[in-house]
Amino acid sequence: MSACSTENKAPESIRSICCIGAGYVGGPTCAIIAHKCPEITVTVVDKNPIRIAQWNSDKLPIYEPGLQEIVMKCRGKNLFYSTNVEEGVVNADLIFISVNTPTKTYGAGKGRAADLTHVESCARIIAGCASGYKVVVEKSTVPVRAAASISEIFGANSPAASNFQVLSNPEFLAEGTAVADLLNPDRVLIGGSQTPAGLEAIALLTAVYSHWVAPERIVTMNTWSSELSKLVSNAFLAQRVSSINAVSAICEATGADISEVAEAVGRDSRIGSKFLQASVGFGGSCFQKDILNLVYVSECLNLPEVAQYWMQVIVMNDFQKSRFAKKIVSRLFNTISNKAIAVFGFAFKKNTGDTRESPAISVCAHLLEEGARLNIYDPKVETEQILSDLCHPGVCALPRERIENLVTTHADPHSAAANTHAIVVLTEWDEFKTLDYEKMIKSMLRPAWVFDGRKILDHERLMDLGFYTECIGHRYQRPQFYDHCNGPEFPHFS
Ligand SMILES: NC(=O)c1ccc[n+]([C@@H]2O[C@H](COP(=O)([O-])OP(=O)(O)OC[C@H]3O[C@@H](n4cnc5c(N)ncnc54)[C@H](O)[C@@H]3O)[C@@H](O)[C@H]2O)c1
Ligand SMILES: O=c1ccn([C@@H]2O[C@H](COP(=O)(O)OP(=O)(O)O[C@H]3O[C@H](CO)[C@@H](O)[C@H](O)[C@H]3O)[C@@H](O)[C@H]2O)c(=O)[nH]1
Repeated sequence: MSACSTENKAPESIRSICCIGAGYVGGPTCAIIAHKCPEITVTVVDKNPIRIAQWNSDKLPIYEPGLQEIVMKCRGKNLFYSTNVEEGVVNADLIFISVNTPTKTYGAGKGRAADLTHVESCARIIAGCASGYKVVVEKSTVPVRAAASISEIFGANSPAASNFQVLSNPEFLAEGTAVADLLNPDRVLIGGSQTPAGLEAIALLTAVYSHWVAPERIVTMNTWSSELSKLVSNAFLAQRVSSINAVSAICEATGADISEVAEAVGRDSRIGSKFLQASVGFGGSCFQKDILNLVYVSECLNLPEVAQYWMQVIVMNDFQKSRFAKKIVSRLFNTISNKAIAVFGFAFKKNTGDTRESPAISVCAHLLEEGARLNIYDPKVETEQILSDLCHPGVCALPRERIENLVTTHADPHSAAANTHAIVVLTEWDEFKTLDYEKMIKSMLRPAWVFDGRKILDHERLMDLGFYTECIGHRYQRPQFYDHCNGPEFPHFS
């Protein structure tokens, strides 16, 4: 395979990289490194043979705009995918640990702390087989001071440990824009020990990124600051979404419009306009888990007020999801038992097939528990994924058989909407903006409703077509029938 350094001292430059974890981060990140650094051999290893087979096939395991082309260009030249983790590690100058760090579901810190089982397992694998000089890089999102545990495992298990340098290099890519984010990052963060050996390792990793990232965008700092900055970045981003979502509830109750408020607020250059899009709630594999991680770190440091402060971002997100689901039930005469409802979008955001923590999961679970039949359409999410998410323990109170009975997935939105009482938009896919709603309403039951959880549709036009509509962060003027919907006297037919 590759010619890595066999000496105990740092090489002049990195010639061989191994990334443990061929997921949403490891896959795209290594494709870009291979693409931008043709002289470096990049091997992505994973213990999951199915994932590796997919990376070696024509249908990659994840969808990201632009990724397929880059992988096809580099694969077999300087980009390789393998299940042989040890071989990858032995042959590398630099090893990325890019494995999953989900929220713990057991034991101490259950429901809060990051589960570092996979990171520890990587550290033990490296300690068990690596020799010579190695730079080991935490790419996974970890709690502050995790690098100290990795170094301790090296020290206790490897005779070569004194030649291993541990760096923190958190990833900031967002799904759906991973390739663009990696090619043009706001910053690359590298944390390391501020010793001569630590600074030498930082310089080696900096040189890799310098192939395509401008020097002023590569920020170096101490290891703990780097680890903590990743958690704090996600906490700040999620906090903005929860803040605007909290205001969306006020808009719906008062007639203020959330887009107008967001524009007015975002025009202040101290605040900025990004991440102010009100929604049915944030999802994705990172925000909730990383805030919970921060909450747990704060609790462990005996800072309960700090923990509660950040926890409120998640409380607000849960409120937004359930508020939206309850509004659907309320508008459909407080009973949706056996009513068909079309669901547009199941991914946690557009341009990805990822459903981890998608708000669609909890909204759909709520509607299913109320007895609705759901016709679900998403351009990138497979049927098995939808069923597995909805049947996951703790998501929906119904038994699997009943869920499978109530859920139908559709290959096109028109068939999903036919004979339904309502369309519920849960992901902001662009294609939903240009569908033929005039044709769609003709196939629906009346009153035909649209519930827009992403505020992406033209509601004036929908109302002209005869739809009744609800939209996150806005209150529309309605026919008389609708005006009574908010009142306590509104009849319950259930
Ligand atoms: N998904 C994102 O957009 C994103 C962005 C920035 C940071 N992160 C962070 O990056 C890390 C990875 O996230 P992801 O979304 O790529 O996860 P993922 O679940 O998609 O991929 C992780 C991969 O690691 C593999 N793995 C686990 N233990 C292993 C081991 N011992 N040996 C070999 N392979 C092993 C798994 O099989 C899996 O394929 C997490 O810490 C996450 O918080 C994710
Ligand atoms: O104004 C906004 C922006 C986002 N969202 C929602 O927030 C969630 C997260 O979106 P986004 O941050 O774009 O996607 P992620 O892939 O989860 O990326 C976040 O999490 C990654 C994992 O840590 C980080 O690397 C990224 O920097 C960070 O943006 C999604 O459900 C979005 O729909 C909104 O509702 N309104």
